[in-house]
Amino acid sequence: MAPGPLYIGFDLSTQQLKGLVVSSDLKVEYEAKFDFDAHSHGFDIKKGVMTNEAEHEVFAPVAMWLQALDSVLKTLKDQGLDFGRIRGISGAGQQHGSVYWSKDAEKLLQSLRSEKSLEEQLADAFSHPYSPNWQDASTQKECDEFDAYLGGPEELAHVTGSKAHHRFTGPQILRFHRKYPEQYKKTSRISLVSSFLASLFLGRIAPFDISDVCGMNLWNITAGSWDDRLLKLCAGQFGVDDLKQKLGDVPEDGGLHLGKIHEYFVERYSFNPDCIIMPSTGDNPSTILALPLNPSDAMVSLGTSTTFLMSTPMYKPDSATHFFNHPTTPGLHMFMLCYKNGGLAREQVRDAINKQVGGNTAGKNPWANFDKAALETPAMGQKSASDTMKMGLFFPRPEIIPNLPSGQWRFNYNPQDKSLEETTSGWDIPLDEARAIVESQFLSLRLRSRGLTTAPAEGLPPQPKRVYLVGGGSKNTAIAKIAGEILGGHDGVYKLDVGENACALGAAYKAVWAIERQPGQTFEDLIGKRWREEEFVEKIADGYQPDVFKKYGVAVGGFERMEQQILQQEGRK
Ligand SMILES: Nc1ncnc2c1ncn2[C@@H]1O[C@H](COP(=O)(O)OP(=O)(O)O)[C@@H](O)[C@H]1O
Ligand SMILES: O=C(CO)[C@@H](O)[C@H](O)COP(=O)(O)O
Repeated sequence: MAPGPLYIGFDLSTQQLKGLVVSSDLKVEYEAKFDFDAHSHGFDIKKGVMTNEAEHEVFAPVAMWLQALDSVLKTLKDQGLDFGRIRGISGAGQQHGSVYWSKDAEKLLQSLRSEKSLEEQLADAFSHPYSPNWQDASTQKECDEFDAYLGGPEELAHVTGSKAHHRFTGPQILRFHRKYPEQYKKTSRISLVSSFLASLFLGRIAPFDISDVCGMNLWNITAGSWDDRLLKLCAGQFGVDDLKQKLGDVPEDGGLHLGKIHEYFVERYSFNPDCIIMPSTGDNPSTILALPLNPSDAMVSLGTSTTFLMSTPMYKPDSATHFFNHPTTPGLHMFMLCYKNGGLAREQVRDAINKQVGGNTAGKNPWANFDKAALETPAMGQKSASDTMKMGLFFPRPEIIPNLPSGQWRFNYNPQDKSLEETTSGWDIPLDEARAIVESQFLSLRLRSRGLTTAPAEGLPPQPKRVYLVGGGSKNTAIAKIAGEILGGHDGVYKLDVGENACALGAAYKAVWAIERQPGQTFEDLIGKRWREEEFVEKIADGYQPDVFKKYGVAVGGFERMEQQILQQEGRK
Protein backbone atom coordinates (compact mmCIF):
# COMPACT_ATOMS: atom_id res chain seq x y z
CA MET A 1 0.00 0.00 0.00
CA ALA A 2 1.33 3.45 -0.92
CA PRO A 3 2.23 5.54 2.11
CA GLY A 4 -0.48 8.09 2.95
CA PRO A 5 -0.34 11.87 2.77
CA LEU A 6 1.44 13.99 5.36
CA TYR A 7 0.94 17.57 6.58
CA ILE A 8 3.40 20.05 8.10
CA GLY A 9 2.65 22.64 10.75
CA PHE A 10 5.23 25.30 11.63
CA ASP A 11 5.48 27.40 14.75
CA LEU A 12 7.55 30.57 14.35
CA SER A 13 7.62 31.70 17.97
CA THR A 14 9.77 34.02 20.05
CA GLN A 15 12.61 31.66 20.82
CA GLN A 16 12.44 29.06 18.07
CA LEU A 17 11.01 27.74 14.84
CA LYS A 18 9.46 24.29 15.09
CA GLY A 19 8.20 22.04 12.32
CA LEU A 20 5.95 19.06 12.99
CA VAL A 21 4.63 16.49 10.52
CA VAL A 22 1.40 14.52 10.99
CA SER A 23 -0.47 11.88 9.01
CA SER A 24 -4.18 12.00 8.11
CA ASP A 25 -4.97 10.08 11.30
CA LEU A 26 -3.23 12.80 13.36
CA LYS A 27 -0.17 10.74 14.27
CA VAL A 28 3.00 12.80 14.74
CA GLU A 29 5.64 11.43 12.33
CA TYR A 30 8.50 13.96 12.46
CA GLU A 31 9.51 16.97 14.54
CA ALA A 32 12.37 19.44 14.11
CA LYS A 33 13.39 22.58 15.92
CA PHE A 34 15.71 25.55 15.36
CA ASP A 35 16.47 27.43 18.58
CA PHE A 36 17.35 31.02 17.70
CA ASP A 37 19.86 31.59 20.51
CA ALA A 38 21.53 28.20 20.15
CA HIS A 39 21.47 27.63 16.40
CA SER A 40 21.38 30.95 14.51
CA HIS A 41 24.57 32.62 13.37
CA GLY A 42 25.23 36.28 12.64
CA PHE A 43 22.60 37.86 14.89
CA ASP A 44 23.13 39.68 18.16
CA ILE A 45 20.06 38.26 19.88
CA LYS A 46 19.13 37.07 23.35
CA LYS A 47 16.09 34.84 23.90
CA GLY A 48 15.29 35.35 20.21
CA VAL A 49 15.15 39.15 20.26
CA MET A 50 17.15 42.37 20.28
CA THR A 51 16.34 45.30 22.55
CA ASN A 52 16.76 49.05 22.61
CA GLU A 53 16.13 49.78 26.28
CA ALA A 54 16.15 53.57 25.79
CA GLU A 55 13.00 53.43 23.67
CA HIS A 56 11.52 50.22 25.18
CA GLU A 57 11.88 48.57 21.79
CA VAL A 58 12.05 44.80 21.32
CA PHE A 59 12.50 43.41 17.81
CA ALA A 60 13.75 40.38 15.90
CA PRO A 61 15.88 40.17 12.74
CA VAL A 62 13.75 38.84 9.88
CA ALA A 63 16.76 37.23 8.18
CA MET A 64 17.17 34.97 11.22
CA TRP A 65 13.77 33.44 10.50
CA LEU A 66 14.84 32.75 6.89
CA GLN A 67 17.92 30.96 8.20
CA ALA A 68 15.71 29.00 10.58
CA LEU A 69 13.28 27.85 7.90
CA ASP A 70 15.94 26.38 5.60
CA SER A 71 17.55 24.75 8.60
CA VAL A 72 14.36 23.12 9.91
CA LEU A 73 13.55 21.77 6.44
CA LYS A 74 17.07 20.38 6.14
CA THR A 75 16.75 18.71 9.54
CA LEU A 76 13.49 17.07 8.48
CA LYS A 77 15.14 15.89 5.27
CA ASP A 78 18.08 14.47 7.25
CA GLN A 79 15.57 12.63 9.46
CA GLY A 80 14.34 10.87 6.32
CA LEU A 81 11.08 12.73 5.71
CA ASP A 82 9.80 12.04 2.18
CA PHE A 83 8.68 15.57 1.25
CA GLY A 84 6.87 14.08 -1.76
CA ARG A 85 4.16 12.89 0.67
CA ILE A 86 3.43 16.39 2.03
CA ARG A 87 0.03 17.49 0.74
CA GLY A 88 -0.49 20.62 2.79
CA ILE A 89 1.38 23.19 4.88
CA SER A 90 0.06 25.59 7.46
CA GLY A 91 1.83 27.52 10.15
CA ALA A 92 1.63 29.77 13.15
CA GLY A 93 3.57 32.88 14.05
CA GLN A 94 4.16 34.81 17.25
CA GLN A 95 1.35 37.34 17.18
CA HIS A 96 1.36 41.05 16.30
CA GLY A 97 4.91 41.22 14.83
CA SER A 98 5.03 42.97 11.45
CA VAL A 99 7.34 42.40 8.49
CA TYR A 100 7.96 45.26 6.05
CA TRP A 101 8.48 44.06 2.47
CA SER A 102 10.40 46.17 -0.07
CA LYS A 103 9.19 47.04 -3.57
CA ASP A 104 11.35 44.16 -4.90
CA ALA A 105 9.85 41.58 -2.57
CA GLU A 106 7.32 39.97 -4.94
CA LYS A 107 9.93 39.66 -7.69
CA LEU A 108 12.53 38.19 -5.32
CA LEU A 109 10.03 35.75 -3.83
CA GLN A 110 8.89 34.57 -7.24
CA SER A 111 12.37 34.09 -8.61
CA LEU A 112 13.84 32.07 -5.74
CA ARG A 113 16.39 29.50 -7.00
CA SER A 114 17.11 26.28 -5.17
CA GLU A 115 20.94 26.52 -5.28
CA LYS A 116 21.01 29.38 -2.77
CA SER A 117 19.43 29.79 0.65
CA LEU A 118 16.39 31.97 1.44
CA GLU A 119 18.62 34.19 3.56
CA GLU A 120 21.02 34.79 0.66
CA GLN A 121 18.29 35.52 -1.87
CA LEU A 122 15.87 37.60 0.18
CA ALA A 123 18.35 40.08 1.68
CA ASP A 124 16.79 42.92 -0.38
CA ALA A 125 13.18 41.82 0.08
CA PHE A 126 12.64 43.96 3.19
CA SER A 127 12.36 47.72 3.56
CA HIS A 128 13.30 47.28 7.24
CA PRO A 129 15.42 44.38 8.52
CA TYR A 130 13.60 43.95 11.85
CA SER A 131 10.16 42.88 12.99
CA PRO A 132 8.78 44.61 16.11
CA ASN A 133 8.27 41.90 18.69
CA TRP A 134 5.19 41.33 20.87
CA GLN A 135 7.34 42.24 23.93
CA ASP A 136 7.91 45.76 22.56
CA ALA A 137 6.64 48.60 24.78
CA SER A 138 7.59 51.62 22.66
CA THR A 139 4.13 52.67 21.52
CA GLN A 140 2.47 54.27 24.57
CA LYS A 141 1.78 57.51 22.63
CA GLU A 142 0.26 55.60 19.70
CA CYS A 143 -1.82 53.44 22.05
CA ASP A 144 -3.22 56.54 23.74
CA GLU A 145 -4.23 57.82 20.30
CA PHE A 146 -5.86 54.51 19.34
CA ASP A 147 -7.72 54.28 22.66
CA ALA A 148 -9.04 57.83 22.34
CA TYR A 149 -9.95 57.66 18.64
CA LEU A 150 -13.27 55.82 18.86
CA GLY A 151 -14.20 57.36 22.19
CA GLY A 152 -12.28 55.25 24.70
CA PRO A 153 -10.57 51.88 25.29
CA GLU A 154 -13.88 50.09 25.88
CA GLU A 155 -15.16 51.24 22.50
CA LEU A 156 -11.97 50.16 20.75
CA ALA A 157 -12.24 46.78 22.49
CA HIS A 158 -15.85 46.49 21.39
CA VAL A 159 -14.89 47.08 17.74
CA THR A 160 -11.55 45.23 17.48
CA GLY A 161 -11.75 42.72 20.37
CA SER A 162 -9.02 44.49 22.39
CA LYS A 163 -8.17 47.94 23.65
CA ALA A 164 -4.90 49.38 22.34
CA HIS A 165 -1.82 47.42 23.37
CA HIS A 166 1.83 48.30 22.81
CA ARG A 167 2.40 45.17 20.78
CA PHE A 168 -0.68 45.38 18.56
CA THR A 169 0.23 45.95 14.93
CA GLY A 170 -1.84 49.12 14.30
CA PRO A 171 -0.03 51.21 16.94
CA GLN A 172 3.24 49.60 15.81
CA ILE A 173 2.68 50.62 12.16
CA LEU A 174 1.80 54.16 13.23
CA ARG A 175 5.03 54.43 15.20
CA PHE A 176 6.99 52.77 12.41
CA HIS A 177 6.14 55.39 9.79
CA ARG A 178 6.69 58.20 12.28
CA LYS A 179 10.14 56.90 13.08
CA TYR A 180 11.07 55.57 9.63
CA PRO A 181 9.05 57.53 7.02
CA GLU A 182 11.50 56.71 4.21
CA GLN A 183 11.39 52.97 4.91
CA TYR A 184 7.60 53.14 5.07
CA LYS A 185 7.49 54.80 1.65
CA LYS A 186 9.66 51.99 0.32
CA THR A 187 7.35 49.34 1.82
CA SER A 188 5.20 47.53 -0.73
CA ARG A 189 3.37 45.21 1.67
CA ILE A 190 3.14 44.57 5.41
CA SER A 191 2.84 40.99 6.71
CA LEU A 192 2.23 39.58 10.14
CA VAL A 193 4.78 36.95 11.22
CA SER A 194 2.16 34.33 10.34
CA SER A 195 1.47 35.59 6.82
CA PHE A 196 5.21 36.17 6.29
CA LEU A 197 5.72 32.44 6.84
CA ALA A 198 2.99 31.49 4.37
CA SER A 199 4.44 33.99 1.85
CA LEU A 200 7.79 32.19 1.80
CA PHE A 201 6.16 28.88 0.86
CA LEU A 202 3.88 30.49 -1.72
CA GLY A 203 6.57 32.60 -3.37
CA ARG A 204 4.28 35.64 -3.17
CA ILE A 205 2.81 37.74 -0.39
CA ALA A 206 0.11 35.74 1.40
CA PRO A 207 -3.00 37.36 2.89
CA PHE A 208 -3.54 37.77 6.63
CA ASP A 209 -5.33 35.08 8.56
CA ILE A 210 -8.87 35.76 9.81
CA SER A 211 -7.93 35.15 13.46
CA ASP A 212 -4.43 36.69 13.59
CA VAL A 213 -5.74 39.90 11.95
CA CYS A 214 -7.61 40.55 15.23
CA GLY A 215 -4.25 41.29 16.91
CA MET A 216 -3.82 44.55 15.05
CA ASN A 217 -6.45 46.96 16.52
CA LEU A 218 -7.48 47.57 12.90
CA TRP A 219 -10.00 44.82 12.13
CA ASN A 220 -13.68 45.37 12.91
CA ILE A 221 -14.68 41.95 14.22
CA THR A 222 -18.47 42.27 14.00
CA ALA A 223 -18.38 43.97 10.59
CA GLY A 224 -15.81 41.43 9.29
CA SER A 225 -13.74 44.11 7.56
CA TRP A 226 -10.97 46.66 8.07
CA ASP A 227 -12.22 49.58 10.15
CA ASP A 228 -11.70 52.61 7.92
CA ARG A 229 -11.63 55.00 10.89
CA LEU A 230 -8.77 53.10 12.50
CA LEU A 231 -6.96 52.73 9.19
CA LYS A 232 -7.14 56.52 8.83
CA LEU A 233 -5.53 57.00 12.23
CA CYS A 234 -2.91 54.36 11.53
CA ALA A 235 -2.02 55.59 8.02
CA GLY A 236 -1.59 59.24 9.06
CA GLN A 237 -0.15 61.41 6.28
CA PHE A 238 0.27 58.40 3.98
CA GLY A 239 -3.47 57.87 3.59
CA VAL A 240 -5.92 54.99 3.91
CA ASP A 241 -5.69 53.74 0.33
CA ASP A 242 -1.95 53.30 0.57
CA LEU A 243 -2.27 51.43 3.87
CA LYS A 244 -5.07 49.22 2.55
CA GLN A 245 -2.90 48.29 -0.38
CA LYS A 246 -0.01 47.47 1.96
CA LEU A 247 -2.24 45.28 4.14
CA GLY A 248 -4.24 43.49 1.43
CA ASP A 249 -7.43 41.45 1.75
CA VAL A 250 -8.32 38.98 4.48
CA PRO A 251 -10.05 35.75 3.37
CA GLU A 252 -12.73 34.52 5.78
CA ASP A 253 -11.90 30.83 5.41
CA GLY A 254 -8.97 29.77 7.61
CA GLY A 255 -8.67 26.63 5.47
CA LEU A 256 -8.53 28.43 2.13
CA HIS A 257 -6.16 26.90 -0.43
CA LEU A 258 -3.89 29.85 -1.17
CA GLY A 259 -1.95 28.07 -3.89
CA LYS A 260 0.78 25.54 -4.58
CA ILE A 261 4.21 25.50 -3.02
CA HIS A 262 6.97 27.46 -4.79
CA GLU A 263 9.44 25.54 -6.96
CA TYR A 264 12.30 26.51 -4.64
CA PHE A 265 11.03 24.00 -2.08
CA VAL A 266 10.23 21.39 -4.71
CA GLU A 267 13.77 21.49 -6.11
CA ARG A 268 15.68 21.96 -2.86
CA TYR A 269 13.76 19.55 -0.60
CA SER A 270 11.78 17.43 -3.12
CA PHE A 271 8.36 18.63 -2.02
CA ASN A 272 5.43 17.39 -4.07
CA PRO A 273 4.72 20.21 -6.59
CA ASP A 274 1.00 19.85 -5.80
CA CYS A 275 1.51 20.58 -2.09
CA ILE A 276 -1.02 23.24 -1.03
CA ILE A 277 -0.32 26.24 1.21
CA MET A 278 -2.99 27.33 3.71
CA PRO A 279 -3.12 30.61 5.69
CA SER A 280 -0.83 30.57 8.72
CA THR A 281 -2.43 31.87 11.92
CA GLY A 282 -1.17 33.30 15.22
CA ASP A 283 0.59 31.02 17.67
CA ASN A 284 -2.23 31.28 20.21
CA PRO A 285 -5.10 30.64 17.76
CA SER A 286 -3.07 27.73 16.45
CA THR A 287 -2.63 26.33 19.96
CA ILE A 288 -6.40 25.99 20.44
CA LEU A 289 -6.43 23.81 17.31
CA ALA A 290 -4.18 21.19 18.91
CA LEU A 291 -7.27 19.37 20.19
CA PRO A 292 -11.03 19.51 19.73
CA LEU A 293 -11.37 22.07 22.55
CA ASN A 294 -14.76 22.30 24.30
CA PRO A 295 -16.12 25.72 25.31
CA SER A 296 -16.05 24.51 28.94
CA ASP A 297 -12.28 23.79 28.83
CA ALA A 298 -9.35 26.15 29.26
CA MET A 299 -5.83 26.04 27.87
CA VAL A 300 -2.84 27.68 29.46
CA SER A 301 0.18 28.15 27.24
CA LEU A 302 3.36 28.36 29.30
CA GLY A 303 5.74 29.67 26.64
CA THR A 304 7.83 32.84 26.72
CA SER A 305 4.50 34.52 27.31
CA THR A 306 1.80 32.97 29.47
CA THR A 307 -1.53 32.90 27.72
CA PHE A 308 -4.93 31.64 28.84
CA LEU A 309 -7.12 30.50 25.97
CA MET A 310 -10.73 29.46 25.58
CA SER A 311 -12.84 28.75 22.54
CA THR A 312 -16.25 30.34 23.05
CA PRO A 313 -19.39 31.29 21.13
CA MET A 314 -19.54 34.45 23.29
CA TYR A 315 -18.22 37.82 22.18
CA LYS A 316 -17.91 39.83 25.39
CA PRO A 317 -14.98 42.16 24.77
CA ASP A 318 -13.68 44.45 27.48
CA SER A 319 -10.56 46.49 27.97
CA ALA A 320 -8.76 43.90 30.12
CA THR A 321 -8.98 40.88 27.78
CA HIS A 322 -8.75 39.89 24.12
CA PHE A 323 -11.27 38.39 21.73
CA PHE A 324 -10.20 37.07 18.32
CA ASN A 325 -12.07 35.38 15.52
CA HIS A 326 -11.69 31.64 15.85
CA PRO A 327 -9.07 30.47 13.31
CA THR A 328 -11.27 27.86 11.62
CA THR A 329 -14.86 28.12 12.74
CA PRO A 330 -17.10 31.10 11.95
CA GLY A 331 -19.36 31.92 14.91
CA LEU A 332 -16.77 30.89 17.49
CA HIS A 333 -14.25 33.21 19.12
CA MET A 334 -11.02 32.79 20.98
CA PHE A 335 -10.85 34.45 24.39
CA MET A 336 -7.31 35.25 25.50
CA LEU A 337 -5.35 36.71 28.38
CA CYS A 338 -1.69 37.39 27.64
CA TYR A 339 1.17 38.09 30.03
CA LYS A 340 4.66 39.15 29.03
CA ASN A 341 6.15 37.88 32.24
CA GLY A 342 5.72 34.15 31.81
CA GLY A 343 8.62 31.77 31.24
CA LEU A 344 11.44 34.28 31.54
CA ALA A 345 10.12 35.64 34.85
CA ARG A 346 9.90 32.10 36.28
CA GLU A 347 13.43 31.46 35.02
CA GLN A 348 14.74 34.44 37.01
CA VAL A 349 13.36 32.99 40.25
CA ARG A 350 14.68 29.55 39.24
CA ASP A 351 18.16 30.98 38.64
CA ALA A 352 18.17 32.86 41.96
CA ILE A 353 17.22 29.64 43.77
CA ASN A 354 19.86 27.62 41.93
CA LYS A 355 22.43 30.25 42.83
CA GLN A 356 21.52 30.05 46.50
CA VAL A 357 21.19 26.29 46.92
CA GLY A 358 23.62 25.23 44.18
CA GLY A 359 23.30 21.91 42.44
CA ASN A 360 22.45 23.28 39.00
CA THR A 361 25.17 21.33 37.30
CA ALA A 362 25.16 20.47 33.61
CA GLY A 363 22.91 17.57 32.70
CA LYS A 364 20.66 18.01 35.71
CA ASN A 365 17.11 19.33 35.45
CA PRO A 366 17.59 23.08 36.05
CA TRP A 367 14.06 23.24 37.47
CA ALA A 368 14.61 20.63 40.21
CA ASN A 369 15.34 23.14 43.00
CA PHE A 370 12.56 25.47 41.89
CA ASP A 371 10.06 22.61 41.84
CA LYS A 372 11.13 21.34 45.26
CA ALA A 373 10.78 24.80 46.79
CA ALA A 374 7.38 25.34 45.13
CA LEU A 375 6.02 22.03 46.40
CA GLU A 376 7.43 22.35 49.92
CA THR A 377 5.92 25.81 50.41
CA PRO A 378 2.29 25.70 51.62
CA ALA A 379 -0.45 27.43 49.59
CA MET A 380 -0.01 31.23 49.79
CA GLY A 381 3.01 30.62 52.04
CA GLN A 382 0.57 30.11 54.95
CA LYS A 383 2.02 27.61 57.40
CA SER A 384 -1.09 27.90 59.58
CA ALA A 385 -4.55 29.38 59.05
CA SER A 386 -3.69 32.36 61.27
CA ASP A 387 -0.66 33.31 59.13
CA THR A 388 -0.89 36.09 56.60
CA MET A 389 -0.86 35.13 52.92
CA LYS A 390 2.28 35.95 50.94
CA MET A 391 1.64 37.33 47.49
CA GLY A 392 3.46 39.42 44.94
CA LEU A 393 4.00 40.49 41.36
CA PHE A 394 7.21 39.51 39.60
CA PHE A 395 7.69 41.49 36.41
CA PRO A 396 11.22 41.64 34.96
CA ARG A 397 9.58 43.21 31.88
CA PRO A 398 6.77 45.79 31.72
CA GLU A 399 3.50 43.86 32.02
CA ILE A 400 0.33 43.89 29.95
CA ILE A 401 -2.06 42.63 32.65
CA PRO A 402 -2.11 44.76 34.67
CA ASN A 403 -0.43 47.60 32.78
CA LEU A 404 2.61 48.06 35.02
CA PRO A 405 6.28 48.88 34.53
CA SER A 406 8.89 46.26 35.33
CA GLY A 407 9.33 45.66 39.04
CA GLN A 408 8.81 43.30 41.95
CA TRP A 409 6.29 43.84 44.69
CA ARG A 410 5.77 41.60 47.72
CA PHE A 411 2.87 41.82 50.16
CA ASN A 412 1.40 40.09 53.18
CA TYR A 413 -2.39 39.82 53.14
CA ASN A 414 -4.48 39.09 56.21
CA PRO A 415 -7.71 37.46 55.01
CA GLN A 416 -9.35 37.93 58.44
CA ASP A 417 -9.26 41.72 58.56
CA LYS A 418 -8.45 42.12 54.83
CA SER A 419 -5.38 44.22 55.60
CA LEU A 420 -2.63 44.38 53.05
CA GLU A 421 0.96 45.38 53.73
CA GLU A 422 3.83 45.79 51.29
CA THR A 423 6.62 43.98 53.07
CA THR A 424 9.06 41.11 52.87
CA SER A 425 8.60 40.34 56.55
CA GLY A 426 8.36 36.56 56.97
CA TRP A 427 9.49 35.91 53.36
CA ASP A 428 12.37 33.52 52.77
CA ILE A 429 13.72 34.96 49.50
CA PRO A 430 14.23 33.47 46.93
CA LEU A 431 12.84 30.10 48.13
CA ASP A 432 9.32 31.36 48.91
CA GLU A 433 9.19 32.99 45.50
CA ALA A 434 9.01 29.71 43.57
CA ARG A 435 5.48 29.08 44.76
CA ALA A 436 4.64 32.78 44.95
CA ILE A 437 5.43 33.48 41.28
CA VAL A 438 3.42 30.49 40.05
CA GLU A 439 0.54 31.42 42.36
CA SER A 440 0.70 35.01 41.21
CA GLN A 441 0.43 34.00 37.56
CA PHE A 442 -2.46 31.58 38.10
CA LEU A 443 -4.37 33.82 40.55
CA SER A 444 -4.36 36.48 37.84
CA LEU A 445 -5.81 33.95 35.37
CA ARG A 446 -8.51 32.89 37.83
CA LEU A 447 -9.39 36.51 38.60
CA ARG A 448 -9.80 37.43 34.94
CA SER A 449 -11.43 34.33 33.51
CA ARG A 450 -14.14 33.90 36.13
CA GLY A 451 -16.77 35.66 33.97
CA LEU A 452 -16.41 33.00 31.28
CA THR A 453 -16.38 29.80 33.32
CA THR A 454 -19.51 27.95 34.37
CA ALA A 455 -20.27 25.29 37.00
CA PRO A 456 -19.23 21.88 35.58
CA ALA A 457 -21.83 20.09 37.74
CA GLU A 458 -24.59 21.03 40.12
CA GLY A 459 -23.38 22.38 43.43
CA LEU A 460 -19.86 23.16 42.20
CA PRO A 461 -18.35 26.63 41.81
CA PRO A 462 -17.71 27.92 38.25
CA GLN A 463 -14.42 26.60 36.87
CA PRO A 464 -13.12 24.98 33.67
CA LYS A 465 -14.07 21.34 33.13
CA ARG A 466 -10.53 20.56 32.08
CA VAL A 467 -7.36 22.60 32.14
CA TYR A 468 -4.86 21.80 29.38
CA LEU A 469 -1.27 22.97 29.81
CA VAL A 470 0.85 23.47 26.69
CA GLY A 471 4.13 25.21 25.80
CA GLY A 472 7.63 24.74 27.26
CA GLY A 473 6.44 24.97 30.88
CA SER A 474 3.87 22.19 30.48
CA LYS A 475 6.59 19.63 31.25
CA ASN A 476 6.63 20.93 34.79
CA THR A 477 4.38 18.86 37.06
CA ALA A 478 4.95 21.12 40.09
CA ILE A 479 3.47 24.01 38.11
CA ALA A 480 0.65 21.71 36.93
CA LYS A 481 -0.21 20.79 40.52
CA ILE A 482 -0.47 24.43 41.61
CA ALA A 483 -2.43 25.26 38.43
CA GLY A 484 -5.06 22.65 39.37
CA GLU A 485 -5.28 23.91 42.94
CA ILE A 486 -5.90 27.48 41.82
CA LEU A 487 -7.91 27.16 38.59
CA GLY A 488 -9.80 24.02 39.52
CA GLY A 489 -10.69 21.87 36.54
CA HIS A 490 -13.34 19.32 37.43
CA ASP A 491 -11.78 16.56 35.29
CA GLY A 492 -8.19 17.51 36.08
CA VAL A 493 -5.12 19.12 34.57
CA TYR A 494 -3.88 17.61 31.32
CA LYS A 495 -0.97 17.99 28.99
CA LEU A 496 -0.78 17.01 25.36
CA ASP A 497 1.62 14.21 24.51
CA VAL A 498 3.39 16.66 22.18
CA GLY A 499 3.70 18.98 25.18
CA GLU A 500 5.57 22.05 24.12
CA ASN A 501 4.76 21.54 20.43
CA ALA A 502 1.00 22.08 20.68
CA CYS A 503 1.15 25.22 18.56
CA ALA A 504 2.90 23.49 15.63
CA LEU A 505 0.53 20.54 16.06
CA GLY A 506 -2.49 22.84 15.78
CA ALA A 507 -1.07 24.24 12.55
CA ALA A 508 -0.56 20.73 11.17
CA TYR A 509 -4.15 19.76 12.12
CA LYS A 510 -5.39 22.87 10.35
CA ALA A 511 -3.65 21.68 7.18
CA VAL A 512 -5.23 18.20 7.53
CA TRP A 513 -8.68 19.78 7.93
CA ALA A 514 -8.21 22.24 5.08
CA ILE A 515 -7.28 19.49 2.61
CA GLU A 516 -9.40 16.55 3.80
CA ARG A 517 -12.64 18.24 4.96
CA GLN A 518 -15.96 17.44 3.31
CA PRO A 519 -17.89 20.50 2.05
CA GLY A 520 -19.07 22.41 5.13
CA GLN A 521 -17.33 20.08 7.62
CA THR A 522 -16.06 21.99 10.66
CA PHE A 523 -12.59 21.62 12.13
CA GLU A 524 -14.08 20.35 15.39
CA ASP A 525 -16.04 17.66 13.59
CA LEU A 526 -13.15 16.38 11.48
CA ILE A 527 -10.54 16.45 14.24
CA GLY A 528 -13.07 15.18 16.82
CA LYS A 529 -13.73 12.07 14.70
CA ARG A 530 -10.01 11.27 14.37
CA TRP A 531 -9.00 12.24 17.91
CA ARG A 532 -7.66 9.45 20.17
CA GLU A 533 -7.98 10.82 23.67
CA GLU A 534 -6.07 8.03 25.41
CA GLU A 535 -3.08 8.44 23.09
CA PHE A 536 -2.98 12.20 22.77
CA VAL A 537 -3.48 13.61 26.26
CA GLU A 538 -2.23 12.72 29.69
CA LYS A 539 -3.63 13.76 33.06
CA ILE A 540 -0.73 15.27 35.00
CA ALA A 541 -2.40 16.73 38.08
CA ASP A 542 -5.66 16.85 39.99
CA GLY A 543 -7.90 19.78 39.26
CA TYR A 544 -10.66 20.87 41.59
CA GLN A 545 -9.97 20.24 45.27
CA PRO A 546 -12.67 22.01 47.35
CA ASP A 547 -10.62 23.23 50.33
CA VAL A 548 -7.64 24.62 48.53
CA PHE A 549 -9.85 26.01 45.72
CA LYS A 550 -11.79 27.92 48.39
CA LYS A 551 -8.61 29.17 50.00
CA TYR A 552 -7.37 30.49 46.66
CA GLY A 553 -10.80 32.09 46.17
CA VAL A 554 -10.06 34.14 49.30
CA ALA A 555 -6.55 34.87 48.02
CA VAL A 556 -7.99 36.20 44.72
CA GLY A 557 -9.74 38.94 46.70
CA GLY A 558 -6.45 40.03 48.29
CA PHE A 559 -4.63 39.68 44.99
CA GLU A 560 -7.08 42.00 43.23
CA ARG A 561 -6.65 44.61 45.96
CA MET A 562 -2.87 44.24 45.83
CA GLU A 563 -2.87 44.92 42.07
CA GLN A 564 -5.05 48.00 42.54
CA GLN A 565 -2.74 49.34 45.23
CA ILE A 566 0.34 48.84 43.05
CA LEU A 567 -1.38 50.45 40.06
CA GLN A 568 -2.16 53.46 42.23
CA GLN A 569 1.38 53.61 43.61
CA GLU A 570 2.76 53.53 40.09
CA GLY A 571 0.40 56.26 38.91
CA ARG A 572 -1.38 53.91 36.50
CA LYS A 573 -4.90 54.48 37.84
N1 LIG B 1 10.73 22.00 32.98
C1 LIG B 1 10.32 23.26 32.80
N2 LIG B 1 9.66 23.91 33.77
C2 LIG B 1 9.22 25.17 33.61
N3 LIG B 1 9.40 25.88 32.48
C3 LIG B 1 10.05 25.30 31.46
C4 LIG B 1 10.52 23.97 31.55
N4 LIG B 1 11.11 23.67 30.37
C5 LIG B 1 10.99 24.77 29.57
N5 LIG B 1 10.36 25.76 30.23
C6 LIG B 1 10.06 27.12 29.76
O1 LIG B 1 9.54 27.07 28.45
C7 LIG B 1 9.85 28.32 27.79
C8 LIG B 1 9.83 28.10 26.29
O2 LIG B 1 8.55 27.65 25.92
P1 LIG B 1 8.09 27.54 24.40
O3 LIG B 1 6.63 27.25 24.41
O4 LIG B 1 8.95 26.56 23.71
O5 LIG B 1 8.47 29.02 23.92
P2 LIG B 1 7.99 30.02 22.76
O6 LIG B 1 6.89 29.32 22.01
O7 LIG B 1 7.56 31.24 23.46
O8 LIG B 1 9.21 30.30 21.92
C9 LIG B 1 11.20 28.75 28.33
O9 LIG B 1 11.25 30.15 28.48
C10 LIG B 1 11.30 27.99 29.67
O10 LIG B 1 11.25 28.88 30.75
O1 LIG C 1 1.63 38.63 22.25
C1 LIG C 1 1.22 37.50 22.37
C2 LIG C 1 -0.22 37.22 22.29
O2 LIG C 1 -0.98 38.38 22.24
C3 LIG C 1 2.19 36.36 22.59
O3 LIG C 1 1.56 35.24 23.10
C4 LIG C 1 2.92 36.05 21.31
O4 LIG C 1 1.98 35.46 20.42
C5 LIG C 1 4.18 35.23 21.50
O5 LIG C 1 3.97 34.00 22.04
P1 LIG C 1 5.06 32.89 22.48
O6 LIG C 1 6.33 33.12 21.73
O7 LIG C 1 5.19 32.99 23.96
O8 LIG C 1 4.44 31.58 22.08
